[in-house]
Amino acid sequence: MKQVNFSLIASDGMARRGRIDTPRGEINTPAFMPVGTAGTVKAMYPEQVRETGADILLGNTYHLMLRPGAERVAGLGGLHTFMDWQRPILTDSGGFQVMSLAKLRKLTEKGVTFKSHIDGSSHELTPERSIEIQTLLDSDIIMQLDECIALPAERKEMERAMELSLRWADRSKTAFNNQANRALFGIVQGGDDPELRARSAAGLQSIGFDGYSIGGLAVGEPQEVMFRVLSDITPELPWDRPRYLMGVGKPDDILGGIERGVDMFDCVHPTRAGRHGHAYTRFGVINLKNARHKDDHRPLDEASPNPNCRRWSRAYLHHLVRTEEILGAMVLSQINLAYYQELTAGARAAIEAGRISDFAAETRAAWAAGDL
Ligand SMILES: O=c1[nH]cnc2cc3nc(NCc4cccs4)[nH]c3cc12
Repeated sequence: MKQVNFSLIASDGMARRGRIDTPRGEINTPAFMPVGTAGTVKAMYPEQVRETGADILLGNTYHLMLRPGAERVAGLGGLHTFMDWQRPILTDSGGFQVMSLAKLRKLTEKGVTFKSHIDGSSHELTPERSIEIQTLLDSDIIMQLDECIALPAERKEMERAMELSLRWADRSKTAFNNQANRALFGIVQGGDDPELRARSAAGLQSIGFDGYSIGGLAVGEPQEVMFRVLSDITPELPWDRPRYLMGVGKPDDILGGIERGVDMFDCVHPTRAGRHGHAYTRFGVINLKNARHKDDHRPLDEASPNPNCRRWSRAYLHHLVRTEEILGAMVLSQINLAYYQELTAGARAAIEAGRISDFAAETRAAWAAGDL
């Protein structure tokens, strides 16, 4: 019996409030997944990540297969034990990062061979090996291997990559072998072409997946292109399966994705921006590197539910950022992840109350008014 199940709790227009039940706990959707690239959400203890409200985090197969190695993590009890995060983990297939990080990549029908960006060692990633690695990591939600191309692109190139990804989807499903204790998601490709996207969505559904990722976006296209693709494709996806928009995004991307029927998001942005001195608040983003903060005794946001937004002055946070103190990265990572969770928790409550459009309007108004 499948131990990973999605329940739709409420919907409001295209927006959905759901829950994914897994052997390691529930995931409330819309969900934001902090990225724990190499088995850690940078600068955060796992319990702090949980305290921000995260139900699930993301691990990157590319990094973990290179270092410390999938078989080594399996020998140490799997990724949950290795990093001591006992709640759900989603892993990606590794393919996207091979194309963006690895050296000397060679992509064929079989898969992709490449040299490690760390030590130059040779590696191969195929649909079958990626499923094997994610299973060795003991991930709760795993991804098919796919080919993501940057936008803009020629239609025939978008079609070639979409059709290859569909063939890899079929091989991934076969290799997955209907494991009951974890979920396998297919990934919709097709660039910004509605017909290619529809063919990809239909092809994936005829194979059958536990969830559907929307790939090929957040790869340099304007936000309105991403939103148009989302509006076109979510109605083509099964209502009773989660939709996961990969690599997205900034708060306004996430709010727009929720309004267009997306259930799951992941992005390095909140943690990476935190390490670079940018703080996300209810009123928008504030660059604490800016010298204008050096005498500002006000806290970041005295009405925030997050104590870290009330505890220190902007001058102190500015000081931590300017001096590149480790505490700066720690505090701003926590502040940004907590804000992303406030945003998705607020959206879940608004959808349940049938007021997602009011929530979206109020949220955007606060971003616009923000006197940061
Ligand atoms: O089609 C995809 N397939 C599998 N993984 C992905 C990850 C993705 N991440 C982004 N954007 C966020 C970025 C992170 C680094 C460079 S862009 N877009 C993405 C698309 C895909």
